[in-house]
Amino acid sequence: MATLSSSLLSSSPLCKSRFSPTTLVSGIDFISFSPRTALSSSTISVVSPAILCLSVKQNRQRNSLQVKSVASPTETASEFDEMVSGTKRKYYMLGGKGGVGKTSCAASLAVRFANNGHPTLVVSTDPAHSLSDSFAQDLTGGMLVPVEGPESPLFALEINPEKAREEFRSASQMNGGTGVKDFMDGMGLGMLVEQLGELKLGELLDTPPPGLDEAIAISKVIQFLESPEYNMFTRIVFDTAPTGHTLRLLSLPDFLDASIGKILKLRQKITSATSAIKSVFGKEENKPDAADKLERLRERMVKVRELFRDTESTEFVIVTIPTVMAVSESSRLSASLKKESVPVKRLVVNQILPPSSSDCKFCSIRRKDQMRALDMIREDSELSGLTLMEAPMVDMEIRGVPALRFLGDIVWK
Ligand SMILES: Nc1ncnc2c1ncn2[C@@H]1O[C@H](COP(=O)(O)OP(=O)(O)OP(=O)(O)O)[C@@H](O)[C@H]1O
Repeated sequence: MATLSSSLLSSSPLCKSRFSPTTLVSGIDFISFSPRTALSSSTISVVSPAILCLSVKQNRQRNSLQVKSVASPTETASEFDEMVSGTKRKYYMLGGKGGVGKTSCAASLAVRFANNGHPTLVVSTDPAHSLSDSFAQDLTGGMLVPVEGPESPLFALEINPEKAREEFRSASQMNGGTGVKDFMDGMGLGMLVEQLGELKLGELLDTPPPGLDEAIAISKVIQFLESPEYNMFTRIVFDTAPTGHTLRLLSLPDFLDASIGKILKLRQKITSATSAIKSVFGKEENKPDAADKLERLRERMVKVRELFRDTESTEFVIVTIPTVMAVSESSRLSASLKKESVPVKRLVVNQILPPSSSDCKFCSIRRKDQMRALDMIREDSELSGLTLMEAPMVDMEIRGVPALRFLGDIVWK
């Protein structure tokens, strides 16, 4: 049972503006509160009646607001207890189709961890960041930014893909680097440089395929995590890019690993050739730390690959919405993750409409469609084995820590 403090709810913009004396029916949650709280109505709505209805009943025994799940125990029992237990570092990667609520779910999970004793880091590796919007705070700049509000430290990080790619580029500049090429051409050794060109790394960096930015971003995070100031974090939540990017990302470390391996070998040849020539002509033409940088990058890529597949410390959580298209995509994502041995246990179904208590035709048609999509999940061979975590549709944008805390308490039970 999750508990919301009365001060939180009364300070939440979500609740402040939405409480009304309307009697509503839930089917999802009950909120109970003491008559002594700041809220005078005995029945409140936290969202519009047509969208989500939360019924409130007085609880004279407790002096707090409580959200109590009445959903099927097999769907939601103590999932969060398992996620929150232990002080060993755990990584949660949230991914799914674009626009289903990955960022809102990732941010709300991070807030929930931080409010349950875990110093937490939430990282966006989605090239189109929306963490700043979600927290209503400027998190741009590629550095750790403290998020104000939660009980334990919560930091956010939006990786700047352009900047990260630039660093990657400078680490691989010997690939077609004009200085080396001109020099080698002059010595009749241009063929080696052409071989480097065939690896198409430069091309990759100019028009990066989906997934490359994310691979670089995640390797950047791993680089950060190696530094002592990051030791404190026991939960790290990734807000990842949409499905297509994630799938490509999974195969990218292997591809880059192989490419970098080839580059390093070729560079070795170039270095021996140039040093032989240099000894004759006394010319200096080398980039002393480029090979080291590439080697370090390659090592980090291997770590990215390992991290994604580490069942002990990592979990990929698929976020979806109850529509046929989103469910189909989630099923494909789950199959691909399984094939790549990435651990997946939970599926968040976001934006579920409650039964409509009004005669809104639009609402009841949408709800019926959603129920069909939920049935589809239960019958899907890929998704039916995952634990469902249902999240209701609320009638406003989830922005800022109080709203994220509110959402987190509903979703992550
Ligand atoms: N349960 C919900 N109820 C109502 N609105 C929601 C809910 N979840 C998310 N939203 C809203 O949906 C929009 C998209 O959410 P969000 O940015 O979290 O999705 P996303 O999957 O990360 O999107 P993208 O793929 O574009 O990064 C936001 O305006 C958010 O406030």
